[in-house]
Amino acid sequence: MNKVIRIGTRDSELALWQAKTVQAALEKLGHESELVPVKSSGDLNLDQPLYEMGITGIFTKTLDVAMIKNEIDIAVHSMKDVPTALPKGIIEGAVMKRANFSDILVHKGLDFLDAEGIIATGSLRRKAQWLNKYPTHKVVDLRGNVNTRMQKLEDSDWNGAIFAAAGLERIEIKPDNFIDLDWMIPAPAQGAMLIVVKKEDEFCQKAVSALNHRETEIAVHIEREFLKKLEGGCTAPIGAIATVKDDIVHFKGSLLSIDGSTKFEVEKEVPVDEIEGFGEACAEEILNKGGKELMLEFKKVMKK
Ligand SMILES: NCc1[nH]cc(CCC(=O)O)c1CC(=O)O
Repeated sequence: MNKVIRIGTRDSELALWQAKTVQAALEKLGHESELVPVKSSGDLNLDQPLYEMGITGIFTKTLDVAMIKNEIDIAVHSMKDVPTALPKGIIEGAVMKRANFSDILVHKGLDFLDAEGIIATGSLRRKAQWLNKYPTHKVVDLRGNVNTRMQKLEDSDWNGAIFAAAGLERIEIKPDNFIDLDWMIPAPAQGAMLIVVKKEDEFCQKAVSALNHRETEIAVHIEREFLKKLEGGCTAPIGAIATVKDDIVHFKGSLLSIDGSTKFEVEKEVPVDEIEGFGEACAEEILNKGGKELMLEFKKVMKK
């Protein structure tokens, strides 16, 4: 039996690009699909509270709900926005080949780097890593989708703002001035897209499984295992990147205090056929170096 696969998407330019990319890939495989725009709204009425169904992600919950209400068959997410535990009844269908995973600084001239600067980002991870490297700088909060953030930077007196390269590349924004922050450790799964499907939907599982990119899947699973082991349900400045080359996985991970003054890092390699528990082992190394105390502090602050 064939059916038209309903692809749920949010209405930001980046989300639409990602959904259309999956649609094109499915079409190549001979599958018919349609895009179903899902508006994020306060109207998330369900029989059960969201938390009971394991729905937690602020970027993903709208599509999770649409999926559980059977308004859509699959959803496409930036994988770094997806909580490590998926909602009940929703499973990973495929991880698409990773794009550029770097963070970049969009700036208005770099003279400020060695002096005092104001950098904008809404990400704790970026803030902490930036302040660790440039302790004399100030970091201000910046939120909104990619287009909004670019506009706010332009209208401000900030020296620069940090973006995921993949986000800008996907919607073809080419800033006049930017540098690759090759020293910054990206968010776990940055640059990767995840297609989620319903646990009972074998048709869609089979359809999207052909889009899975094995190497990316291995890398992001290690990164997310590292994240999960460290954070235990609380957000902290955590970076992780795994790359696979010649059947060896190379991993770099970090945990920082929010003001950037404390940093724990781990760098490790493992053969691709020995990755069982590797992400967790990397996290344990961080915890043993002092990360445990730092995570306890985060948990205390969150409860206040
Ligand atoms: N949190 C927002 C978000 N989610 C995914 C991307 C870009 C694509 C990606 O990183 O995979 C972005 C923008 C950004 O971080 O600048």
